[in-house]
Amino acid sequence: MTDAAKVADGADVIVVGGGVIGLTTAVTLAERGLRVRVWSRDPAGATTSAVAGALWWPYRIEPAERVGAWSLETLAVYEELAGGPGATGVRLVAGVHGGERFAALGPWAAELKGAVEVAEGLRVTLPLLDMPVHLAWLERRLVAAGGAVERRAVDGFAEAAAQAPVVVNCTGLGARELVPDAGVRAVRGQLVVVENPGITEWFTEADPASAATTYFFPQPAGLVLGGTAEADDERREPDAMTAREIVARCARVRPEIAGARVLGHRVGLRPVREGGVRIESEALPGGGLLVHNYGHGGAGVTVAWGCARAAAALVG
Ligand SMILES: Cc1cc2nc3c(=O)[nH]c(=O)nc-3n(C[C@H](O)[C@H](O)[C@H](O)COP(=O)(O)OP(=O)(O)OC[C@H]3O[C@@H](n4cnc5c(N)ncnc54)[C@H](O)[C@@H]3O)c2cc1C
Repeated sequence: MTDAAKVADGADVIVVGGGVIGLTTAVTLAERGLRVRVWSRDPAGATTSAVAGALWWPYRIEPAERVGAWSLETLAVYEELAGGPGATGVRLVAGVHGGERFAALGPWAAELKGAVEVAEGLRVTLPLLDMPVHLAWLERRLVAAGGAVERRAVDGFAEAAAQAPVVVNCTGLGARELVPDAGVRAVRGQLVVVENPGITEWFTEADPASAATTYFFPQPAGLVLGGTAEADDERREPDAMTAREIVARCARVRPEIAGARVLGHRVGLRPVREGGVRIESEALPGGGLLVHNYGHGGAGVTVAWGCARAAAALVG
């Protein structure tokens, strides 16, 4: 290979992981002028990120002292994307967080424009993302900035470090084995997609007595019903009984959901990390730099841009 060809094929950064965290981080770095390649074991549509509902809301994510700022930074980006042209998959949709009160939330909640307490809970307009569309849009934006996505599984970071001076680890649950990090655990979530019987607003409600949350999100491809949060359960197949319970819980809030035709089921494993999201850098044995950005639990979509910028700041 000639030196010129090496430069053409070369990368300043290899981002391992092509879910919402990896792609958002890659876009951020590429738009700063770096040559970025994403290595992802799975196509974007087969990641946990593609399973997400996906409403902007800090849920099952730590550390609290950083999540508020990351979330608000991301909110501003999504508000802009929702108003802009192109198929970004981001819309602003009104809804109610049942039983929620400002007093129970962090200081970040004071920044939510137009949020009001009503009898049922907190009423607010928030970004709702159609994830398969949004992930495809992120990939196109990366390519437009000169980056590339490759299907490639790794069993460590040395291979990537041999090809770029900086490696960014956005492998979600995969970080458990790759880093390795025993603090990363799977929290399973199951959803049901039904034909929308005419519901235009989203709704969520936590059940304090269990890990179950009742929610429904109107997406273009159907009404997404949820959900579950089952720690250390790594079954990737939908459970029929759980699906029936999800439909029944949602139908208690909106009876018309009971008869809606089921279009499909989704299961994903949230990458929850003890101590919260890890954004940190370390030197690799050969002199390269490894930047971590993983462990986003139940709110990777909610914090994606804030975390991408924090990780990019460590790249230099
Ligand atoms: C049911 C459910 C509902 C959710 N709802 C919401 C919501 O409403 N709002 C919200 O903000 N969040 C939500 N989440 C959480 C959100 O989906 C996650 O926090 C987010 O997807 C994590 O993104 P990620 O990019 O870190 O991980 P992933 O999407 O899992 O991506 C990891 C990437 O790393 C790659 N990878 C892993 N190991 C390797 C390897 N060895 N070699 C190469 N590549 C590798 C994978 O192929 C993949 O590309 C939900 C999650 C679930 C399961």
